[in-house]
Amino acid sequence: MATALAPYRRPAGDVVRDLGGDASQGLAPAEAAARLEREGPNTLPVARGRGPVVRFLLQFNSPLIYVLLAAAAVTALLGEHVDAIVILGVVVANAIVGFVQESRAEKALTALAAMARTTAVAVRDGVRRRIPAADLVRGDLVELEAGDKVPADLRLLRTDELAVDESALTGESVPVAKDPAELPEVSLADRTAMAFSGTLVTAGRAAGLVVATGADTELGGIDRLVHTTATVQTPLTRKITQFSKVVTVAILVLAAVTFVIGILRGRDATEMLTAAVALAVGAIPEGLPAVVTITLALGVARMVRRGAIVRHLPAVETLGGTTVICTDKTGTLTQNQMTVTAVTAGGRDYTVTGTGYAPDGGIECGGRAVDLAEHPVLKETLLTGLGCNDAQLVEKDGGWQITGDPTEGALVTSAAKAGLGRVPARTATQPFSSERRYMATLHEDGTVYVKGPVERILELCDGAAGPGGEPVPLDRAAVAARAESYGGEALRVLAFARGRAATLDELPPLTFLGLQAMLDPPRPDAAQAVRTCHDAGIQVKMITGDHAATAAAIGARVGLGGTVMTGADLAADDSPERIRDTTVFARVSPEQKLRLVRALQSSGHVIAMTGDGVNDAPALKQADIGVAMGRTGTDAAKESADMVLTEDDFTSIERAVEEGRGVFDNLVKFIVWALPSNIGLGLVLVAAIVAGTALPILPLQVLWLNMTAVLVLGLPFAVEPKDEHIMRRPPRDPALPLLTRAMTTRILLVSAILLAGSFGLQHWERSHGASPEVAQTIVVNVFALTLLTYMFNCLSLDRPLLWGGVRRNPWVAVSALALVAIQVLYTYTPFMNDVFGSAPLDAAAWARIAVIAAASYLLVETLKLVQRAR
Ligand SMILES: Nc1ncnc2c1ncn2[C@@H]1O[C@H](COP(=O)(O)OP(=O)(O)OP(=O)(O)O)[C@@H](O)[C@H]1O
Repeated sequence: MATALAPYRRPAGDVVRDLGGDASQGLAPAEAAARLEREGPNTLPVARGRGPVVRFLLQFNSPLIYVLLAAAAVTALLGEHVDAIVILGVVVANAIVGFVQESRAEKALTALAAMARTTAVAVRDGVRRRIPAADLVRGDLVELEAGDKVPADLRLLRTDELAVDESALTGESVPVAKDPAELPEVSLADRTAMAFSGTLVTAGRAAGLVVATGADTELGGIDRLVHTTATVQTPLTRKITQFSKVVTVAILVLAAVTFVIGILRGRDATEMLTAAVALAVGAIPEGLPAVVTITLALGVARMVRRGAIVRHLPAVETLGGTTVICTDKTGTLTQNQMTVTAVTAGGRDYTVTGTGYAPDGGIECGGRAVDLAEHPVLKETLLTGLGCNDAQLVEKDGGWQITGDPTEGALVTSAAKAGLGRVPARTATQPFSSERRYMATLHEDGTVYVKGPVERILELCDGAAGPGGEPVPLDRAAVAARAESYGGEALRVLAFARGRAATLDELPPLTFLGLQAMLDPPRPDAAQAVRTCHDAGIQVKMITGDHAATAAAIGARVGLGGTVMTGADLAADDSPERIRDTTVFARVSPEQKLRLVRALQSSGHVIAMTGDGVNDAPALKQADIGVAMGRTGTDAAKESADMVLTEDDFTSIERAVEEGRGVFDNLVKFIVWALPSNIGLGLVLVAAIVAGTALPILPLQVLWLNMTAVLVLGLPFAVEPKDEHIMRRPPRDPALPLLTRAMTTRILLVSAILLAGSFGLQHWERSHGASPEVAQTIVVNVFALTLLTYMFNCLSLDRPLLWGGVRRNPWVAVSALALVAIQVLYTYTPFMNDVFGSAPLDAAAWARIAVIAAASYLLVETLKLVQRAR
């Protein structure tokens, strides 16, 4: 229905009525489905990616293709029509390969974008449900809380200290307070009764009615298109593309110079042109950028299978270089399955039996079940836990589950075990936040229930309840000591207090009631993952908001023993040395997290840091790898993170680092393997011109090598498994270049072997009466077979690998056999002889080629041995 006034200028009730909504029950699911059908999904128009035809044509937009096209033109002009056609065929084949690789990389990344879509909590028929934000329709009742991304334009109906960061919309990053009661006059900027799509809730909570979705939202209005087509650029691919460009230009210049020198020395122009073309085609490392991209994308796909969604491709590279992982405790190292096991109330200690969220079990004192009537403070403590609580206990599929915060869920269960299920209706709430550090609720009988960390609650109390409920002086030291001893048993402690007030505007002086201590067992595989990180030279630090004693005890159980610092300690001394030597940080505020990251980075570390709250966003952004929790993390944290964990599990981080190292290894292996063929081909041609001999290899034959040997033998590197000792060596030094000195030496050695072997052998054969065709075929086969043995050299960067390499990656054998077969066809079939000018070889020639290839393998292994010994 068209309305005269914008929704933020009209009373909430009218808006609800106009949209056919319901302020408490929400829409009926059937109605929502019908509207979704009618109005379309709540998504912004996506910037359409390039169509396949355009993407295919773009493959021709590369220096290599220009060179090849020029080569085809030149050969055609020289009357070599078969050659020209073959070159054009190669051009098309090359474009197809590029197109397929690019599509694969993009598909992997688009799938990731889809996984990162946001969800929203909608109330339909009175039931709260988390649904994909895309399914929201006008009239839907939506609930927001701190950390959420606002999923559509909402007319707010109820708010509770709501503040929203509207920078996505306005560029202004100071959070704006929101209040539905205020009906602003005319100013458009002052729309306090609205929450706009794409903005982030920084504090409080709210409920609102969807008034606009998708392109009709303010965000859609300012025409900001979402670009889901991910870019496949990373610092590394950029560096390599840059490198390829420089090399291309250098080779073209070299080719031109060679041509001119040849002419000046009186050589035939056609032959020199051919040489220049061969040089350009052979020496340009055209395949590198594509292989790097596809290797990264494959790595991303593997990480997803292991529970880590990488949001930015560069993270794959950075991950492998991680030197410190800063992880939080709850849910990451522990299971986030809370069970209250002990209560202290009115100065007495109680134990709670039963496990999990099921309300089966009871409360005992001195081994006997208690009667609540005789333990009034225990009852009050449990009631406070139940009242000051937003979690719900639900029975589902025969088991008990909670909705909401597990800490609060545990309190519902402990109350239920004592037979408590109801408190007077709540009239106001101050939600728990990391600034306030307590939660308070006001109930209709005038009671204020408060819960929070012990230190904070003690600050708010001026007295305590004695065993019979009578007022007694508060013994802070005794309470703190009790909390400390629970902490020592790895229990998480919450303190409870009570007061009376008419409103929550100001907290009244409180009476201390007691403590509840809950068990959150470490994840079974956390200790192993921590050990793996330590073996890999990666420091693990726990950063938690929990009590120091609890943090230390959990830390000890997962292998993070060592120095503990609290937020207060940090405030007194945050020197980088002190931070470096500390493994557990407790009672740390989000701002301190940011300072920790900076301090560690200043000592040269590469930091992966986890976070889940709204306030963690700055630290996640600052960290080299920000890691957000997929299950419990807020949208705010996910938006700032480089990686999102699907299972919130520390092991996933360790595995992602491992994958990152593997991807990096494979890239380096491929580059170390691929470069000598380019350098070798360039050197052979230059040598021939300098020596003034006939061309040892023709452009078409160079193309043949590039299309077969390089492609076929390069394939296994993309799927190479990780070295099994990959997590037993120290992290890569971020300051080191991609190729170390040792690798460069290896590349040069093999280039020299290729030059000496191919040029020398063909020269020798020629002087023993071989035809130019036979000599050229020998050169091609020296390259093919030496690249084959060199592939085995490159399967491991530092150890010899022969059959072991085949066993762990069968593609190695497939590629090797395929290459031999292809070369046999190339050498013996009349068709190939016609097209490529190859010629059959005798057994003696093969033997000499094999000796060169084998010698190359042995020389490289010897060099590796020497380099390792150093
Ligand atoms: N819902 C809540 N209401 C009141 N107090 C809470 C609530 N949740 C946690 N606390 C208290 O605040 C302290 C810190 O909690 P916080 O959630 O910041 O840390 P955490 O989840 O243990 O930390 P991390 O996940 O970083 O390991 C807890 O030790 C507990 O005492």
